[in-house]
Amino acid sequence: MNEDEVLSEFRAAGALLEGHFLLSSGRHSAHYLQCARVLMNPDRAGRLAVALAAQLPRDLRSKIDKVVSPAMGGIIIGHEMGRALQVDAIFVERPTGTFELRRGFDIEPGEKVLMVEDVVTTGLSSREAIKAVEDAGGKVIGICSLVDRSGGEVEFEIPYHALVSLSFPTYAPDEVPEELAKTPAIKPGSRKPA
Ligand SMILES: O=P(O)(O)OC[C@H]1O[C@H](OP(=O)(O)OP(=O)(O)O)[C@H](O)[C@@H]1O
Ligand SMILES: O=C(O)c1cc(=O)[nH]c(=O)[nH]1
Ligand SMILES: [Mg+2]
Repeated sequence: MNEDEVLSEFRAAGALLEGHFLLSSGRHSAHYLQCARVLMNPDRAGRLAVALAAQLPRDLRSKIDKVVSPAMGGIIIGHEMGRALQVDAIFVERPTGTFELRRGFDIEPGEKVLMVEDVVTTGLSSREAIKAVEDAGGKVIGICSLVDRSGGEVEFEIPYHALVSLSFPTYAPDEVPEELAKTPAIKPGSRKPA
């Protein structure tokens, strides 16, 4: 699947939104990729996961013991990546604000984890989820997401792969362009406001 084909799937699903959005990181944007709309179709979710798994280098794929994804956005794609890679897929969630393993999910000491996100903007959520995995004794050996919306700018110390890379501007709260600031910001994600 090439980037144009992936973008067509997003367009067909009505997942490319324009407006004024408050992102998970606290930054603002005039664009939002609502991955949940893309992933609501199980066939499409499965197809995208197979394509994402195919992008991972063979030596990385063969080492993965478990997929971990940050709730909410990471859950569906994480589950489909578990299916594509034939490993268990669990998730971390943050009912009190910090990612933790719940629901009887666990990680064996030294277990090798692939962190799976729906979208990466600043990488903040991935870093927080990696910390939760490491605190539980796991080792994150790879990160992947359907979309890298930093356009390749995001930096991780762990190898990172995305199915599609897009560059949409984001703004700090005190840098929001006047035109954008005229519309009240919508916050689609589940992170609690700081
Ligand atoms: O790279 P970042 O700057 O962290 O942004 C990307 C994160 O933002 C979204 O999650 P959000 O916290 O909005 O909650 P959700 O997963 O419930 O949608 C998305 O699912 C990623 O986890
Ligand atoms: O940074 C975010 O919070 C974010 C951006 C985006 O385009 N889509 C999304 O689900 N989250
Ligand atoms: Mg998320």
